[in-house]
Amino acid sequence: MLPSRQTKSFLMRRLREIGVEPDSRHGQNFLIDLNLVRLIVDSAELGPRDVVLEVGTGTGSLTTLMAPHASHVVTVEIDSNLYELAREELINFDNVTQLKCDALANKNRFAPAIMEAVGTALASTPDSEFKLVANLPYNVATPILSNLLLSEHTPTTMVATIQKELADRIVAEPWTKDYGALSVWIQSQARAEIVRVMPPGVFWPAPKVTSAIVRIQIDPERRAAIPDLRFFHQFVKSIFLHRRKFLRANVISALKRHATKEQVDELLSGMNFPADARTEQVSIETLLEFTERVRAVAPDWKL
Ligand SMILES: C[S@@+](CC[C@H](N)C(=O)[O-])C[C@H]1O[C@@H](n2cnc3c(N)ncnc32)[C@H](O)[C@@H]1O
Repeated sequence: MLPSRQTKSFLMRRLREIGVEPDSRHGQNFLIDLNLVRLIVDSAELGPRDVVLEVGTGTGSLTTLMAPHASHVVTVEIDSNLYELAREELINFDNVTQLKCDALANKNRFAPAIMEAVGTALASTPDSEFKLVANLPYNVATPILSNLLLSEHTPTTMVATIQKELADRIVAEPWTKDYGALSVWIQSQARAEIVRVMPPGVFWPAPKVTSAIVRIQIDPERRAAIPDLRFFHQFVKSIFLHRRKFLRANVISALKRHATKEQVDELLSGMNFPADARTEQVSIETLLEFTERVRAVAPDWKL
């Protein structure tokens, strides 16, 4: 049965009862189209081996739909009032761990308590798989999706509701206006697709932007083919800071103090890049190979 707790009237009444107004700073836009809550769960194809991380418990509507299908759900909420509200809803699930904290310790790192709870759940589930399934707060969606691919527990699948603009960047191809560091970082190790585009009206309160459900499925072979994930992540981010600029200028600026202009020119000509190559046109495959050549010349490079 779909939960009545996620209808607009229920949410408005319940939040009013506890004296809470949705807080836009924390991206508190609740999904009120119950078929879409169900679509998020279905897209994650949850099973009894799955340990799920949900960032943004909200009222617990997505959590209650996921818990019966998964081995364990770790759900995190920054807002104390919502944490308490969800606690009442989740009290009967013994496979849900509720955490009250900011999901991010800083913009590069998850809160340690989260990885600890996920690690404990993974260790107690035979043949476990780790998945992120969430209606993400939009202001932290990028660091959450990016950082999870560098954290101590890596998900096999991430299904998330995010801003459509961000979803477009995740699935973008070279030479398009949305192609950038995030497209490269995610697609270099996963298959990414937009499952559904959603108008503002399916949320309460309605956000100013269009949203989308994305599904990102890690490809273990692609991921294993990247010898140093952190180096690749950092290097791609730095050369895509000005993606329309000439690749040469971006690489010189990224590698300053670690490689001379002559070394950069040698690296670029070794890859047969034309002199006027721009960063936005370089394919992921080529970037992977180029990064390895850079790493050989400047192994200690850090920004
Ligand atoms: C878009 S709402 C989703 C709520 C609920 N899962 C749903 O589907 O309706 C995002 C939730 O994330 C919470 N949140 C915002 N920033 C957070 C952060 N840094 N860490 C943990 N939770 C956060 C908000 O308070 C809010 O409840």
